[in-house]
Amino acid sequence: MAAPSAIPRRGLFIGGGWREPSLGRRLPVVNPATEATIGDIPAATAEDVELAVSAARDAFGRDGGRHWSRAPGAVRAKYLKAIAAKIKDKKSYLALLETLDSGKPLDEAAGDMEDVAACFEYYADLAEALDGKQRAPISLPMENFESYILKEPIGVVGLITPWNYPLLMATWKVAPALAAGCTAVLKPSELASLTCLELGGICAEIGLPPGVLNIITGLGTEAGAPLASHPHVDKIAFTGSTETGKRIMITASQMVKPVSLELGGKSPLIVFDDVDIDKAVEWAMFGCFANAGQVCSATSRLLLHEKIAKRFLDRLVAWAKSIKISDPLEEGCRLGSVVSEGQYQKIMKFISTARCEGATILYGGARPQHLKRGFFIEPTIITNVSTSMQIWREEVFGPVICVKEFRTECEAVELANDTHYGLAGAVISNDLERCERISKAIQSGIVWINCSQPCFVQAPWGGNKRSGFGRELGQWGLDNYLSVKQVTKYCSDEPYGWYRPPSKL
Ligand SMILES: NC(=O)c1ccc[n+]([C@@H]2O[C@H](COP(=O)([O-])OP(=O)(O)OC[C@H]3O[C@@H](n4cnc5c(N)ncnc54)[C@H](O)[C@@H]3O)[C@@H](O)[C@H]2O)c1
Ligand SMILES: C[N+](C)(C)CC=O
Repeated sequence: MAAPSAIPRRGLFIGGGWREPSLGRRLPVVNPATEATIGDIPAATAEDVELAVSAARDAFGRDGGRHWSRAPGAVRAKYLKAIAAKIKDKKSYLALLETLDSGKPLDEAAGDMEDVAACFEYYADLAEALDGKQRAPISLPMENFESYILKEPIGVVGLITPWNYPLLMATWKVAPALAAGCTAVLKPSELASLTCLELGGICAEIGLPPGVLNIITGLGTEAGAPLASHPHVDKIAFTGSTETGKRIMITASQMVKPVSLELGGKSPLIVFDDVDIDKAVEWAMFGCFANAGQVCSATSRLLLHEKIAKRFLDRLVAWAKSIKISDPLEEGCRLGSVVSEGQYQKIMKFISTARCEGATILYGGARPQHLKRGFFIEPTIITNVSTSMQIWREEVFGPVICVKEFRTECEAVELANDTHYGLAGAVISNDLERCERISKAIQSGIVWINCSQPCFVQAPWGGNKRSGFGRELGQWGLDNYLSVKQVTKYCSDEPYGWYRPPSKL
């Protein structure tokens, strides 16, 4: 597909319209596959955050909430469905923008856009179903009381998102937040904001009430931090690195503001000796090389049963050699560039530290020779790894897998859990009872059996330990944006009778 001649020049999307950033500053957009500057995005600062939060507050309370926050779920569902339909109409264009902005293969970006549309549709259905779940009765042990539950939108929510799946990660928050009746300020990553700004255009096209969704682009410190600390933001939903997550949590704690945190990972993939090796190799590749390994749940620690380790690694290298690494717009590309020069340098540093610490770079570890420009890194397989090495312990967020062997199931589980993170884990074996045992033993929010990475909007997503807390997607994703209120009624005609009535004398 040909690149568009110009990237749309957008402002900040606030109160249903476009605004130039208060300080008039913009940030360059660099295509990481060519290193060319292809456009720019607005750089919001605290002044713009103020405007966006105020627009969201107005929209939340407008006309007593009749048109949004207290409207029937079916009303909000109609808007969410309209957004989904527009995403589908513009799928090719949005996928192209995502690829130009992030370096991911066009096929992957197209798949992401399908997931975006599906996510809006899914939460449209949950918005419709929400009304039927109101006033759910609570059974009480005293018959003179009745109690029921109201589920109410939390209020104005700040949504701060990363660059690896720019529009998809934003949608995981925007769709349920709007379905719940919240109004929102979205702050996407400064490294890839183009498609999130296009979402603003779509909201305007479908006539979403002004201020229901506001989109401000800019740096984390200049736009994200004032959003997280804003006293009129009722909740922060954050996806990003563990370091930034810690900062957000500290800021939010000052106002006892609820947060949900989807953070990093260093997930294990355990492969036993009873498997079809080529099938397992393909999942290992998908688990760590899809999206150039820039996946929070990447299974970047590969644990191989010692009996198959050599054969498995031979096949893994053979498969890795056959991956098409190219400009991500080229047909059949399966490994594009990483997102930025900064990310490229960071990944290369991980590889050189691994080498210095005594690990073996079995395959890859360099820029592909046929690509002279762009932030491309070969799929990289690292062996002779010890559990104290940086490459074993820290999230690389690049196409780099490190490998260790194990002898027993117990040893495999111990190695799998040898991490501060707890986002995901995977096991491949033909022994399904063993897989069930291991899925219970792995300390993480997600476990895959005989695969790695498939992700469905219906199923909960989120981590344990330093991978964060709270769950997105499914009903759990909606609950993130709902506050549960108990309403309890005294329903006896008799006085309560705890105090003696005063004397009538
Ligand atoms: N658990 C998940 O579901 C999930 C999904 C995708 C990505 N991630 C994680 O995201 C990370 C990669 O994304 P990234 O590099 O964009 O992360 P990041 O933490 O650098 O940035 C994430 C977002 O936070 C903003 N930000 C930065 N500093 C801030 C501050 N002080 N206050 C408020 N906002 C601030 C950034 O501008 C960006 O929008 C990886 O660690 C990855 O594992 C997790
Ligand atoms: C689940 N996924 C892969 C879409 C997002 C994690 O980075």
